[in-house]
Amino acid sequence: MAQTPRPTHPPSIDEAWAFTAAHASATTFFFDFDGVLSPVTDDPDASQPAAAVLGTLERLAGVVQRVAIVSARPVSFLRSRFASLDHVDLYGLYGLEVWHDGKVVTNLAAEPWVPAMAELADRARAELPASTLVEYKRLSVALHYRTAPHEAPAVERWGHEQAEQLGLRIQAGRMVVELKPPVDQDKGMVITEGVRNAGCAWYFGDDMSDIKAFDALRAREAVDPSFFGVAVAVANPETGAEVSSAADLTLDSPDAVAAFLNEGLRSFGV
Ligand SMILES: O=P(O)(O)OC[C@H]1O[C@H](O[C@H]2O[C@H](CO)[C@@H](O)[C@H](O)[C@H]2O)[C@H](O)[C@@H](O)[C@@H]1O
Repeated sequence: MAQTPRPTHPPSIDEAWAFTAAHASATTFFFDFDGVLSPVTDDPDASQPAAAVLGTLERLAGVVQRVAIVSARPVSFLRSRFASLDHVDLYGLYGLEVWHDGKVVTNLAAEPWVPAMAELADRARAELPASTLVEYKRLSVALHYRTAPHEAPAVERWGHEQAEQLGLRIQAGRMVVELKPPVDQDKGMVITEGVRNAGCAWYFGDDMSDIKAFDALRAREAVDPSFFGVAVAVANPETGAEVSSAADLTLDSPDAVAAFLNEGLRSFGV
C-alpha cells in the first residue's frame, strides 16, 4: 500500500484526518481542558466538559493509540470530570502531576512547595480585593479577576510582587494570573516527552500556555520528518490572535471541538 505523505502546513482538514487514520496506532490526541473541552465559566469550580465531549473522547480513545488531557488544573479536579473515561491519560498542573496506575504522581522538585502555596493562598484571600477569586491548587495559586476586570492591574501587581519575593514563576492566562513553583515544567515539556515515539499527534489549546505545546509538535517535526503534528486552537477573544496564529486551524468553541472530532472519526470508519 502506498504511504500517506506527511501533509505540509497548514494541512487541509481532509489531509490531516487521512494521515491520522493511516497512522492511528501511533497517534496521540492531547487536549487542554478550560476553553477547549469546557466552556469558560465565571466560577472555575463550576466548569464541566461540554455535552458531547465525554462520549467523543471515549470513541477517539478506541481508535488511536492514546488520548490525554494536559491541563493547569490539578489531577484531582480532572478526575472529578473524567473518571468515567478509563482510557484517557491525565496530566495536571502543567505536568507537575500525572495520573498513573491509579494514583497521582507529583514532580518531586515541586512537592516541597505545598506549604508555601497554601500560605500564599491564605494571604491572597486576606490582602486582595474580595472580588478576586483565589484558586488554591496545592502546587500553584491562581488569582482570577474575570468577575471584576477593573481589579486586574491590582491583582497582577500583587501577583508579580509575590513571585519576586518568594522566587515563584508567573503564568499568564485568561483573566487570571497564576503563581507556580520555580520548577521547570510546562505543557511543551509534556508534549515533547509524549511524542518521542509517536508518528502523529494533535494538540488542542486556547491559552498562552498552550503555545509551548504547539511548539513542541513543530520541534518534533523538525527532527523527525515522518512525524506529523497538528496544532488546533479554540477561539479565544481574551488573548487576541496569538494562540490561533500559532495553530494550523482554529475552531469556535468546545462544542465545535466535539463536532470536529466526531466528523473526523468517520475517517476511521466509526
Ligand atoms: O490549562 P487549562 O486547563 O486550560 O487551565 C487554565 C486555567 O483554567 C481555569 O481558568 C480559566 O477557566 C475558568 C473557568 O472557565 C475561568 O473562570 C477563568 O477565567 C479562566 O482563566 C483554571 O481555573 C485555572 O486554574 C487555570 O490556570
